[in-house]
Amino acid sequence: MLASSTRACSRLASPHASSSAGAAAAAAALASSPLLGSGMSAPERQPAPPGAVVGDTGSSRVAEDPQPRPCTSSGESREGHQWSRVAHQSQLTPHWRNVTAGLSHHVSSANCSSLYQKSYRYFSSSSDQQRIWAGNKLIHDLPRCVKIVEVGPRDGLQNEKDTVPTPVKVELIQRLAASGLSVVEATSFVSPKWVPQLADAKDVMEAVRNIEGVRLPVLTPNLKGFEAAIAAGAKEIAIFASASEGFSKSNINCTIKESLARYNDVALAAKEKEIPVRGYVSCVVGCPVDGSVPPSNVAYVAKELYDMGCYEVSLGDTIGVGTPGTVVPMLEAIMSVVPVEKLAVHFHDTYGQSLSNILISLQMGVSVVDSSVAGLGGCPYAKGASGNVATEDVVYMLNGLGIRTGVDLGKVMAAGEFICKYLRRQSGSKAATALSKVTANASKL
Ligand SMILES: CC(C)(COP(=O)([O-])OP(=O)([O-])OC[C@H]1O[C@@H](n2cnc3c(N)ncnc32)[C@H](O)[C@@H]1OP(=O)([O-])[O-])[C@@H](O)C(=O)NCCC(=O)NCCSC(=O)C[C@@](C)(O)CC(=O)[O-]
Repeated sequence: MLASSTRACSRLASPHASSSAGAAAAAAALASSPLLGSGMSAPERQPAPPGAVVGDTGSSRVAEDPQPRPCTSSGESREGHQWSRVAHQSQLTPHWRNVTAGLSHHVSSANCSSLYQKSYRYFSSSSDQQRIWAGNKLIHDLPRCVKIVEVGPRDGLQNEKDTVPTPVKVELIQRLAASGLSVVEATSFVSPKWVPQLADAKDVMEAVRNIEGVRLPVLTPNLKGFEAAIAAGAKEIAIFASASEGFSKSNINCTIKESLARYNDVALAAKEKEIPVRGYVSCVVGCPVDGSVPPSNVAYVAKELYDMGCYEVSLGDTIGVGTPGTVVPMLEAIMSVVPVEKLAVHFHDTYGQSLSNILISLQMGVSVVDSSVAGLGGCPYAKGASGNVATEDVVYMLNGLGIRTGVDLGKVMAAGEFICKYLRRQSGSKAATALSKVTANASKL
């Protein structure tokens, strides 16, 4: 199977080869997009189609997200990030000039070593931050807090040429959990013939299952994987479908329809055991086999996963081809069938677009972001896919925006250094690389 799927990958079409349907859907969505269209007038929010689940209380859910998010503990709500308010923001473009001017002022006047040692924010005091929040509506309307789902130990290490030893994986997970990350995807209970790098899933899970204060979901492609995961002590699982047929076949060896039937069985088994299920949709913008993917295809799969009971659906730009120009229409299509508070974004940084894609997703109301320490990652069945956006870069950006994550950037950087040292490679995080130089230089002063 490995050989045949690898062969499938070697026949990859250009990810930019667009299907006409996809291009037309994207163009139509783009034209009507309040963030990317003409932007001249506040757009009308499209009414939800019949049967849409916006506002649905989710009575058929396997489980609601049990995650106590950083915001909810402080009593802040995300009501302020509904689409209607975001739409209004499209009229506020001039604020960006103030935002960037303000930030560059703080960068240049900052004392680098104290920034590194304190909070890693380019704000010299909390009153600066208050001023930026108060003075810039575009920033003020972003979520006050974001949940980061760390996927390095799974999405990162699944793509390593050499298998990382179990104790190294375990220590990585422990370090990430100690950094304040509330969710660390630990491993996958998939076929070891397909992903030999994670063949030690049982040992990893048994070693980390009792770490407190962190949720450790694992990928399960079928009932066999689900049962093995539960036996090893997993308390949360993730199922992963694709928005494109080509990738579904190369990644999990079945059609989208077959995968959804399989995942329905897994979701039902999880419901019986009250195990929360996260859903993934891969190839939400482009597919390494089929080319561009119409937003309507993504919306269909996302809604199927949501209706199965996934408490959250993560939207994966598996090969990192998305830009805000394609991400906005994709999110708009999904947000018309799945509530935005149930969505997460999962960007690979192949084309260096992840942070801009994350920022625009936050502007549209998303407040859950997947990332990978040191930018590890890629998918073994998506040729050319590079690592996920680096957790350090995401935390750095969110810190700069005054958005809480509960994550200690220094500790994530230390976890990144740990795994990069083992892998004998440079970190894929620009923030971690730059901040390391700042401390190195500061120590010479
Ligand atoms: C789905 C299957 C299992 C189908 O695999 P298959 O070969 O089509 O299915 P099968 O059911 O005929 O099984 C073949 C063999 O695998 C075994 N098997 C079957 N299931 C399991 C299991 N759960 N655990 C352990 N072993 C398993 C099964 O017992 C059998 O063993 P044999 O009889 O030959 O000795 C396979 O294709 C597979 O494991 N695929 C996983 C691919 C994968 O993990 N890809 C990477 C993750 S997805 C991703 O990275 C994207 C994401 C999520 O990050 C988001 C994004 O970036 O977009």
